[in-house]
Amino acid sequence: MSIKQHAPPARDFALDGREVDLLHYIYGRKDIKEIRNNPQKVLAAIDDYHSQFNVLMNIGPTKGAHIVNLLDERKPSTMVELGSYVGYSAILFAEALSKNGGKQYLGLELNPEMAAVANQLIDLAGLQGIAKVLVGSSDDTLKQLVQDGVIKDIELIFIDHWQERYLPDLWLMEELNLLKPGKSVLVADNIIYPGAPHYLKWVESTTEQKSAMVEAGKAGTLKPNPNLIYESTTTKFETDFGLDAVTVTRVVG
Ligand SMILES: C[S@@+](CC[C@H](N)C(=O)[O-])C[C@H]1O[C@@H](n2cnc3c(N)ncnc32)[C@H](O)[C@@H]1O
Repeated sequence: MSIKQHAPPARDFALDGREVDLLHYIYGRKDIKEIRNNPQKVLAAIDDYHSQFNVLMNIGPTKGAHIVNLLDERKPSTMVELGSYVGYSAILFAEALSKNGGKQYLGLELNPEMAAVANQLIDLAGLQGIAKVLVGSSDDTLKQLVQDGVIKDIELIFIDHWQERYLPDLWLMEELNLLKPGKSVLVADNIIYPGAPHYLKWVESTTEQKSAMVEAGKAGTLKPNPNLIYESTTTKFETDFGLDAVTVTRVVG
């Protein structure tokens, strides 16, 4: 019997112990003192582990740079992320947010072991004053954050958890009235691999097409807002896992 009797089962290339091994690797490095309080060096150390030992499902430098450009353009005060894993994107984006005068980076992570690794690396990077990963399912945590008045709307959200959750969580954000025309921007990763076709269809549909989907009962008990107008741009990238794409969706009306 596995000693991990309460943890979710390992997936291909993830959740098999490599994420804690990453911590041992980084804290065991000879240059740990230089890494401390240096976000770029923490990211480089994670990249080293990924290329030399075990692959990690991080956003990585190429797609990451594309999103940092967007952050530089939008300069959000708060950014939310769905799915933090070991904290790579949280460190990359929280540093960019901070440089642009932003105040808060909130990561929502289902797996407490991953959240612990992420918060440890955020602390190592010296970003604990701005970034925090909260444990729980994205939908429960989003509702709680709204109820507690922590977030009133979405400025920039990075959607990078399991792909079957992308559309239900977008519908929830619409239901909670978090998406504001001229203000909210959604960034979704892994649009080609593993792919998020239902999400992509929704953000690319007209208000009439979306209304028809809601009338056909596609959203179940959720209450989406089909009247929001989205403009989406999908950019393709070659990654370590093959061809992938990131979709940026601006709420324009
Ligand atoms: C692809 S990884 C995130 C990678 C990370 N954003 C990065 O680029 O460094 C996906 C993560 O989403 C988490 N996740 C899956 N379903 C979730 C949910 N419903 N709520 C919150 N996190 C979830 C998984 O546990 C996993 O750690």
